[in-house]
Amino acid sequence: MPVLHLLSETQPLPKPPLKAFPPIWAQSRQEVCESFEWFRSYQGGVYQNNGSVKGYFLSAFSAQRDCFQCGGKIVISHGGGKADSISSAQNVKGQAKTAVDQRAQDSSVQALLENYRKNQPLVLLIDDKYEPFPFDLSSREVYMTVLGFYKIIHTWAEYQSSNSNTSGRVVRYKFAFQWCEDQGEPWWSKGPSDAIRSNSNNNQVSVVTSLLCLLPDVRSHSQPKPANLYFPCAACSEKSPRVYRQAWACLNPACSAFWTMPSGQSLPENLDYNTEFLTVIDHRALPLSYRDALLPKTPVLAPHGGVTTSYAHTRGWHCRKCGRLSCRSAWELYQCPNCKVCASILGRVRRPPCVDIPLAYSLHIAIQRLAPRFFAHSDIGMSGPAGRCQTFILPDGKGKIHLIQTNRLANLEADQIFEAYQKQASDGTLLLRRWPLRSVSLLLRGQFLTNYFSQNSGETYHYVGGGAETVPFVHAPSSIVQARDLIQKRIHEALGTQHKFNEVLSAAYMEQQKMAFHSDSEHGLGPVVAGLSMGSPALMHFRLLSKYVPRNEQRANAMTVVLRHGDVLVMEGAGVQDFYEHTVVPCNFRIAATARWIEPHHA
Ligand SMILES: O=C(O)CCC(=O)C(=O)O
Repeated sequence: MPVLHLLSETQPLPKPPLKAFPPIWAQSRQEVCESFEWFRSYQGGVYQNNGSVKGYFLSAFSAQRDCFQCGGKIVISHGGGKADSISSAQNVKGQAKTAVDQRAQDSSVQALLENYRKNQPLVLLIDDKYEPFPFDLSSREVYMTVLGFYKIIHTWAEYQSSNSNTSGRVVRYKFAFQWCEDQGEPWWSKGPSDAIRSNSNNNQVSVVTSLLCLLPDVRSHSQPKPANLYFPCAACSEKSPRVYRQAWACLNPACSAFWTMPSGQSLPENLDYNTEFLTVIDHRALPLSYRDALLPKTPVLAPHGGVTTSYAHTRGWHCRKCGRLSCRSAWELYQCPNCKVCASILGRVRRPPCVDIPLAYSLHIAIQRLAPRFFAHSDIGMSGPAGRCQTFILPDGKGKIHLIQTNRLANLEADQIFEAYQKQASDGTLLLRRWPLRSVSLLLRGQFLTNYFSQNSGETYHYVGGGAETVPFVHAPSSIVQARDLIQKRIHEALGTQHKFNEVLSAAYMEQQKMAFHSDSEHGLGPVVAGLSMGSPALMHFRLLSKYVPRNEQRANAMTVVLRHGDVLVMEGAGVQDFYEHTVVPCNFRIAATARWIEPHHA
């Protein structure tokens, strides 16, 4: 018996499984941030926009007295971080981090106070670690889900005990959120027949929309606002709510009487809520503009003008059948990873350059540059030079960067390859995908996909995708083989050297996508890496690896090269990868083919 008693005290009781899929849910934070406009914060729990909060995320690490009351129609949470538990959770290396007081000026607290002042709704989201939610989200592999629109009905500050603070306590701002009744009953309180059916293949009409249609709720539990909840403080004259059953106290942390009861004593250590304070106080209406604003909009599949690489097309997808949010991970279609519903994207072939280079782009070359050399082109029937090559020499013999540029006529080959890439990507011959990143912050749960689309051909290349997704050259689409051949030809024309590459990584970027700083560090990588650029111009920055930058020096870009349609950039020498890293930031829609030699059967 004593053992049973101990268990029930220390372990939360198992929760019942979710009756059905929620109307809006995801398996990673990235899926939420890319598909749900009310929450775009990859770190932290408060998503702000224009000084107020759009989305508020509830997870583990609740503070004292955080709660989920009245079936979830009242939620109390501490806003804006700085908690003991949050500090240690974010502290991946495990160093102790002291909890500090929250202040009204803290950005998140300030933004939440703004919502309160303006009576502006926000969206609450939870994950499977949010203890007070009554159902087990993980029973359906739901990591994050959207509760709905809420309004802040009370806000106050309180002391919370803290182990890591020398005074033993810290100031926390608390917020009481109330469900907006216009949404009907919360989805988690509905019976299974109302909810979304899982993995249904029977062509049933989606029930997601009907769950969220925002009709006035005749079953509202609203009560008139109690008149006797707020009282002024004799010292600061500010009104504070009677939050605790034990007594009223001033809850303004700027007042000398903060946390003091009318008797002059501090509030006791153990407090519980005044039941009147926890009731749903009155009807919280949703402004008209919010009434159908929760469900993410379906992206335009066949836009006027045929451009399907705009920023809007980099955003994710909300499956109306099962409620799952997902990233756009395939070039040619949206597909729900849960119920496999697909929608094809219909674009047109674009001609280069897709946009011109912005004037603001400047060239910073901090490295010795050799005079450009011109080269001829033998098989195109042109007289005069076909292009020029500039070579940049890295300090201390670490390597060379060659930029091979061709004139307009010689670029016809690049034009044709660019067109073939687009056709093969949209008909599914070339499977451009956003692959899971290999190393992801420990804080980000679930998969995290690269920012751009890619496909690897020839030898395996582990930087993206991993070996299993590589297509051997014999099965590779013609665009990729032609790109590799053109790179080899240009190097021969411009540098007079013969290179045979056995691997090509094709990368495709939509508006605002890029490849982050990295070095090509594949085991067995040959000393020459060369890339063909197609479509919009891009900036390629090189900088020293952090281990080679003295501690007190700022790490700046050592060199920036502008890559235009048809350019081939060659990185020559192992030192370019061993001492430097590079990033590529396109202006807009762009495709790049980067060719390497990699020892066959490398680990
Ligand atoms: O040119 C590009 O888009 C990036 C190529 C690159 O850095 C790579 O494949 O490692």
